[in-house]
Amino acid sequence: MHQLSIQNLQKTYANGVKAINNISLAIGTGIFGLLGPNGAGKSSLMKTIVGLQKPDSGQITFNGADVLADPTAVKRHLGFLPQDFGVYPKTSAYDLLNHLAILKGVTNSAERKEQILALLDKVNLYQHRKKEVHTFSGGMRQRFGVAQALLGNPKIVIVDEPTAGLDPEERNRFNSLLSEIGEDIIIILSTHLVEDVRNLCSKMAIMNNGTVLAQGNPEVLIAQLDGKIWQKQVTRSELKTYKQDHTVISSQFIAGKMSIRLSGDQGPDSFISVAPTLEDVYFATLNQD
Ligand SMILES: Nc1ncnc2c1ncn2[C@@H]1O[C@H](COP(=O)(O)OP(=O)(O)OP(=O)(O)O)[C@@H](O)[C@H]1O
Repeated sequence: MHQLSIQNLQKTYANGVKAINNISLAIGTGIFGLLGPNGAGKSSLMKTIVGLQKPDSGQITFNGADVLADPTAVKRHLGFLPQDFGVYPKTSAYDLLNHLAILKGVTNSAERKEQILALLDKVNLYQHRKKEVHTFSGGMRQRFGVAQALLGNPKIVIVDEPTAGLDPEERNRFNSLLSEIGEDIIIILSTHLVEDVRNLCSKMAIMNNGTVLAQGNPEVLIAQLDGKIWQKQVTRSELKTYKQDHTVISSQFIAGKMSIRLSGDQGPDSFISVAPTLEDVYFATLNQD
């Protein structure tokens, strides 16, 4: 069991933006979902964890070691899958992994070869190992991304919006790969997709404006809203009225009709009580902010 502990972390950029505002998180083995809208501060938090920038104050420890005092303590155990690599060279999957493995310090060539072939097999790209990476589909690229993140057997893997742009089948395949990996190591999944967090994470945090607004087990957070979510199909003008008098946490079209959800101990007349979802937790939490 690994443990990444973040305590009272603060970071204000030179322009005055407080991107990390007194954040404390305890992250164990498994997939930890970091959920928040654009600009919430997720990337700032990731960058600070991986040592790309220093916080103004606070503490980060990994398995007891002080990460801020000794950034290599976490760096050598870290894998990173960025949102987008940007450049895909005209190099085969195998050769590119080989190159990246050397950069990661896997210097023994026999060990490197064994590790790369095992990883290609794990991410289901073994049969494509001689193909150039720039010819890969979006899903194959993301799985390649996982393979490169796992080079050197990291204990923490950070993945940033990994399923953006994947079709449903590729997304499923990618998510099942993540959940398999998350059995042994820490995966921090930064995303604004509630569905991915619901499917994958046993612990999560909701961030906005540099602050953690809620954290815990998704099921427990959902259960806290039991009996507090109300739904009704409305017209556009009704929506306006309800927005004035109630906490409308979401509105969406279902079969062409607008359906809104409110949170509160009591629903207005004609609303029905519905089972809460993680989406309700997310929107209700952001609304309270
Ligand atoms: N280097 C920087 N200098 C100044 N402000 C920054 C810097 N990096 C980020 N910010 C600001 O800090 C806030 C948090 O940004 P951050 O990128 O951490 O959010 P995010 O949750 O990762 O969003 P996204 O999903 O869009 O990447 C934003 O207001 C952003 O404009």
